[in-house]
Amino acid sequence: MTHRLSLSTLPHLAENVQRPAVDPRDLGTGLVHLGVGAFHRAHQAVYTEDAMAAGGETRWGIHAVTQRSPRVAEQLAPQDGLYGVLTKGLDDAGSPTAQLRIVGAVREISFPGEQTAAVLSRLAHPATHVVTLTVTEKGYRRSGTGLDLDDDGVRADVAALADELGGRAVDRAAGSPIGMLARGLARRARQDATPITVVTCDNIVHNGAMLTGLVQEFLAAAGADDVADWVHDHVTFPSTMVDRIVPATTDADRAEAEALAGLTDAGLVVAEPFRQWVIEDAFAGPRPAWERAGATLTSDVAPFEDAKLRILNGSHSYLAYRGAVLGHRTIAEAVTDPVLGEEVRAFIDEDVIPTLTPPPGVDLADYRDSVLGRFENPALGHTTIQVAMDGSQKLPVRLLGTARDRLAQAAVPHRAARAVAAWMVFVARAAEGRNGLELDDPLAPTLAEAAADGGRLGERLLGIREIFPAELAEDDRFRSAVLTQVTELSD
Ligand SMILES: NC(=O)c1ccc[n+]([C@@H]2O[C@H](COP(=O)([O-])OP(=O)(O)OC[C@H]3O[C@@H](n4cnc5c(N)ncnc54)[C@H](O)[C@@H]3O)[C@@H](O)[C@H]2O)c1
Ligand SMILES: O=P(O)(O)OC[C@@H](O)[C@@H](O)[C@H](O)[C@H](O)CO
Repeated sequence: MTHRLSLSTLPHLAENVQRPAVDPRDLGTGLVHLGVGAFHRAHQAVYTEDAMAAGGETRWGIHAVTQRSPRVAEQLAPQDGLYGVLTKGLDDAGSPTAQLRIVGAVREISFPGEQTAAVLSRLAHPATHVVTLTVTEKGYRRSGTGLDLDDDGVRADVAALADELGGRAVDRAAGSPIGMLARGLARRARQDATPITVVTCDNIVHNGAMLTGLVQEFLAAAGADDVADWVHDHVTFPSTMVDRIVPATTDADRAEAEALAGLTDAGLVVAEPFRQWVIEDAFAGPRPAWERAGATLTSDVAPFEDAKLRILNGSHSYLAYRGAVLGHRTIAEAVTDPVLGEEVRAFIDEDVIPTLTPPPGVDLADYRDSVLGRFENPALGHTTIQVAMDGSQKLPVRLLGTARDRLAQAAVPHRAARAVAAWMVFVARAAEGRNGLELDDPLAPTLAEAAADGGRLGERLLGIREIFPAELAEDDRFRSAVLTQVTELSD
């Protein structure tokens, strides 16, 4: 029988597998992460471990918090927080390569449904200096440009904080990431009150400013004016650009890693070799020396963020929607389809790059080539369906800013309109369950209702204001370009 990865079985790990860069037993907890999905384990946790190793520090062990389900806690807790990152790339001859490293930076793990009290204590603890988040676009529970105060989880958290501030001690399970964070900050304000930094690592435009706004809206709704003032003065929310392609782990990946390690690993994640992290240098207190692990600290993240969200994520979504409808299972298959490959390149060249300011030292044509080259990695198996999910949340971030900026330049964004139309055709096919496609989106009922009006698919979807702001949807140039493309792609 193969043993499971844990601190006690670590000595049995196969020789050619990289051990944790720091001894997990030596680590204190200094960082709380909300939303411990695949991406955090392959990105921020790796940077944090490498930063500790480079700087000889031990205080940045991670308290990782799952969100809606205890699944990741159940995977990691029996393994003492240890898990593998299986890096899949290609060598110079184009043959697949796979390298496995074990990460030991995650030292505690909680599921809010049962351990909200432990998370709130950690958020308030004086040794905690940084909070990071990856809760997906929809996890922020936004409605329009602000917090959705009608969301059940947010409402329950607002009530819980109001009760707590009124002296009615409550440890009710957190119902939303913003509620969890704001309740933790409120407790910190009343206890030790040392400053803290909150770093959102989700693919959202101006993510730091977005998160500050949501936290302040939450505190206003709970009548927590003193806490709001404290947060304003003691908490910073740097913006970040995060990049590493991390697909959902499959059973085949786990079997491959087990063969390499000689141990089973339920918490395994898979990633490409490339990784990048650009962080606004606006910390309220101590932080891991992430720059020693390759991160870039800068005063202005915006050019990096715009280039990444519009070139990489915009093309990813383009390939996902067009590719899924054309029967391509993976992004690698879609980008190497000669027609789609050309289309996505033209989208970047004609519509995206003209809207961007190159980040310092970056040539945008080189960046485009490196992104498209990364998509071609067949070993990753990143499915078009995974990238296609939650389109209602992703379109504004990845495609609509490009369209808006092209219109402001007096240009008709035909290529961006085609990408939006590709999403619309995908929605129609997925709503009908054609070709095995499914509509996985928080707005699925609204989208399916619009799609049921087959002859007016484009008009109906453009009418959804949570996705398309009026000034864009009612711009005749954009509208007509999208409707033309919907007709073309529906054939
Ligand atoms: N995977 C990547 O390649 C990648 C790369 C860059 C950035 N990101 C960012 O990280 C995010 C997470 O990616 P992942 O690969 O870890 O996904 P994942 O599905 O493995 O994990 C998602 C996490 O978000 C939580 N979550 C999802 N919906 C939620 C909701 N409605 N409310 C509260 N929590 C919710 C989940 O519980 C889980 O903890 C992405 O959405 C993106 O913003 C991912
Ligand atoms: O993770 P999602 O679902 O928000 O988006 C899917 C991908 O486009 C995305 O995760 C990219 O792989 C990532 O942004 C690369 O850094």
